[in-house]
Amino acid sequence: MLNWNNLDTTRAFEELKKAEKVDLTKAMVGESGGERVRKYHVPMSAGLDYNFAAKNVDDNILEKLAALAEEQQLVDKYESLLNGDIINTGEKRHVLHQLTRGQLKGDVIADGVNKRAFYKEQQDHIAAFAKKVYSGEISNEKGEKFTEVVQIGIGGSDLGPRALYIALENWARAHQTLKMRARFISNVDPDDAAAVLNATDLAHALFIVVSKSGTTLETLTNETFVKNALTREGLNPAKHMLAVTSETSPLAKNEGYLAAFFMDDYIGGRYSSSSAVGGAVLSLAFGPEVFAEILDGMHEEDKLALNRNLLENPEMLDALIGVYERNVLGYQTTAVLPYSQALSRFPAHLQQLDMESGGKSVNRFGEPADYPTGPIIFGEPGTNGQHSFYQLLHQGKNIIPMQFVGFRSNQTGMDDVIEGSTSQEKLCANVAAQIVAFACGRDNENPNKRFSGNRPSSIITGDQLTPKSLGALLSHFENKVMFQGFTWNINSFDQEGVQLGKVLAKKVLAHETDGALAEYSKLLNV
Ligand SMILES: O=P(O)(O)OC[C@H]1O[C@H](O)[C@H](O)[C@@H](O)[C@@H]1O
Repeated sequence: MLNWNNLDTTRAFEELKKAEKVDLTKAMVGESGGERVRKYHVPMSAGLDYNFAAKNVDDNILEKLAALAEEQQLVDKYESLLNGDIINTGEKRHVLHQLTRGQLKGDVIADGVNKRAFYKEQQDHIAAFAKKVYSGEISNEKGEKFTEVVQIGIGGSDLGPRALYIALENWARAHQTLKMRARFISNVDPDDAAAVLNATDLAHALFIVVSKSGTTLETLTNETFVKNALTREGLNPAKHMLAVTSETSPLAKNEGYLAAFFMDDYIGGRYSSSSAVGGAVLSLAFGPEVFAEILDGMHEEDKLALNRNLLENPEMLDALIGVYERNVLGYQTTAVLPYSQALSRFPAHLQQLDMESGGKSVNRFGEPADYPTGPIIFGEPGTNGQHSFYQLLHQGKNIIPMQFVGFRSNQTGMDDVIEGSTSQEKLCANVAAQIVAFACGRDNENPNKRFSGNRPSSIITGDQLTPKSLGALLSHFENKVMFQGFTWNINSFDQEGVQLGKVLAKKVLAHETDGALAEYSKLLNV
């Protein structure tokens, strides 16, 4: 039997609050700092490694975090999720996204269907479809091959797939496996769709309408927007459009598609990149084999997350250090800072993943959770961020824990030695320097030039951002967020907080407003 207890009722949390704090300005200097970097790391899959030397932890705090993991039964709860228990209490649903990349426990049967078999079948359908597109068996009305793909979707039906596509576009080019260029339309701002359509060769483009619910205003509007543009060009939309949705959604009943691929209600939008939501666009763009490698990386990392030893479970450790920062040290924000231009949209994806999952004020039974839960997430790739908001990270009044990501090699192989070092070396030198500058700080008689230090960060390192390491990275964060939710005893798998605004927007469009809503509507001419 699992205990679902609030964090502030646990003994381990009390112990953690009492434990002596670690001051990085002492711990990270000199040889003891070097020793921490060598000691405080956990291997991940796909050659990645999670290093937490520059976090405010030591053996004593790690021991207490391990006790918290046990008391909150984090791995047992993960196993229960994998076994198909109803973990999403708010919506009374299973949580099955890990099953899209492999099966770690017994068969999960839901609505009379073996869910692993269902997800695999969808992947196979997508792979078969992609091969027909490449061969020209599926072509446009003139019998010409499709060369581009455009995804229409928003939130989880956009951010993850888009972040993954951008992450691998240059890698795929360098490996001659960029089969079709992909673009994305998400915003209901007509200028978003217009910009993408203007840059797209419509006659040779496939459009994938992606909506789990099949009811999202932005996506349905953009679908019609695109259909109108195709019709104006004399093209038949039904010969250019695919759908990815759940079998019960209104989109599933629509005839106007070349093909439809399915996911279901047991996969939250922000966890859906490994389902058909990401599978269709990524398989078409890079080939199904590349998508399968992403899934492999995810599955390997999902497996690591089952390890009961905290120091061998990078997801659980990252999660609990985050809880320590949020609930003991009182830090409100986490910055995600990949030193990789390819990961430029990864922070945006993690914002949805983390903030829709952790942004809760009640526990999984709807009772108050009287302690801070999910942090504010933001981020940009380095080194760009260094020339923008790092000033506040170094000297501002808020301490913002940081999550760096860095790779030893770049993706394209194109690099030059300039002034004694390559660009990749300059990139890597900067991330190393930042970690130490944040942790150790620097004294100066001029207060304006003083760095107080003790600003914690971790780094995930790897050889190169490949489909497999990208998959491992994504699964790391998905599972980190899940473990944090278990620790806080919240439901990480619903998002009721997005509903109210949608309801009011409908009222505005139906002209059923009064008071402030009426005045704002006037102000915006709607
Ligand atoms: O895939 P859809 O059903 O169109 O949903 C798209 C998005 O919209 C909602 O507002 C939710 O906040 C997101 O979690 C979801 O990913």
